[in-house]
Amino acid sequence: MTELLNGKEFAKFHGQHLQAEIDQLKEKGIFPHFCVINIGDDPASAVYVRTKKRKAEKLGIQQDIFQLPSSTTEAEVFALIDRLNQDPEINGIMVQLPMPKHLDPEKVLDRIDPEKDVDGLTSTNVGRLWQGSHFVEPATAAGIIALLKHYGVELTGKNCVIIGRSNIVGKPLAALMLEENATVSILHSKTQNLARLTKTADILVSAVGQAGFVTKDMIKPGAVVIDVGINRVDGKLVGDVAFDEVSPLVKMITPVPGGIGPITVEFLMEGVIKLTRRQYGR
Ligand SMILES: Nc1nc(=O)c2c([nH]1)NC[C@@H]1CN(c3ccc(C(=O)N[C@@H](CCC(=O)O)C(=O)O)cc3)C=[N+]21
Repeated sequence: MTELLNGKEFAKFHGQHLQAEIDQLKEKGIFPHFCVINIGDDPASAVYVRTKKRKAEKLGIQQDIFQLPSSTTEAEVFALIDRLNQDPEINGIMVQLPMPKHLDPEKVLDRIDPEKDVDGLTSTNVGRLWQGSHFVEPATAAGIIALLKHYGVELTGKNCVIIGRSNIVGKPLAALMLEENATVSILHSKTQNLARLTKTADILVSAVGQAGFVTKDMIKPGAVVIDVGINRVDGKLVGDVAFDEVSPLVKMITPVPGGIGPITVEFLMEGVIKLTRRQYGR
């Protein structure tokens, strides 16, 4: 029988621990507070920002959302980030991606103080991640590792295959899986004969952004499949994996929705708490 890796449930479970931590901090007079900067009017970003807002409210984390017009200049974003970096009341900052094309995302992200970098995307924190000295990780990657552990999936010595080499999912997840002693391959749009490699995967992760990308001929029977894709097809939310044909072949699989999405938001909040504790030496 195929087991569903229920992200929504895991996020709820994990949220209880996080809630206890937050309550403890509050008893000590520490009120975690983070800021989301959203530049432009990407419709998907608007949805994610709202999701984060709801989650933060539920946990009692203070949150400010800065909605900036798509015409915002680099100097203006820098000025805002500088102000938040210097504000001792602010424990975490994130800039929603994608940002308008005239802005250089690496440069904007790098303006964030690494100590307040909730997404773990500043060059300092990316360096720390690959070095093994990290204290905050990109949320999706951290959440996937925690989900696998929660469901008792061993990573040591396993073949992990990740499709997608983005800075926010593929690359950081590879670093974390390597740290868990897995053998990791990163596949991408230029990879030749993808299926030959995906068929070796004990754990297959798809972060492509294309509905129906992962088909049954790409799967090793009994594999664990993690679907990071968020695609809208006829108004419906679907992942990258052709779920109906793939799920009968595998040991475990994440659904979309209710899989990695809710876990990402949960682990962003964990990032805020980790940074808050660190800033107060707790
Ligand atoms: N700086 C930055 N950090 C991010 O973490 C970040 C980002 N930019 N840009 C976009 C991606 C995407 N992302 C998601 C968050 C929640 C759901 C989520 O909750 N999804 C629900 C469904 C929500 C719905 O119905 O639309 C689910 O899968 O069940 C999905 C995707 C965070 N991202």
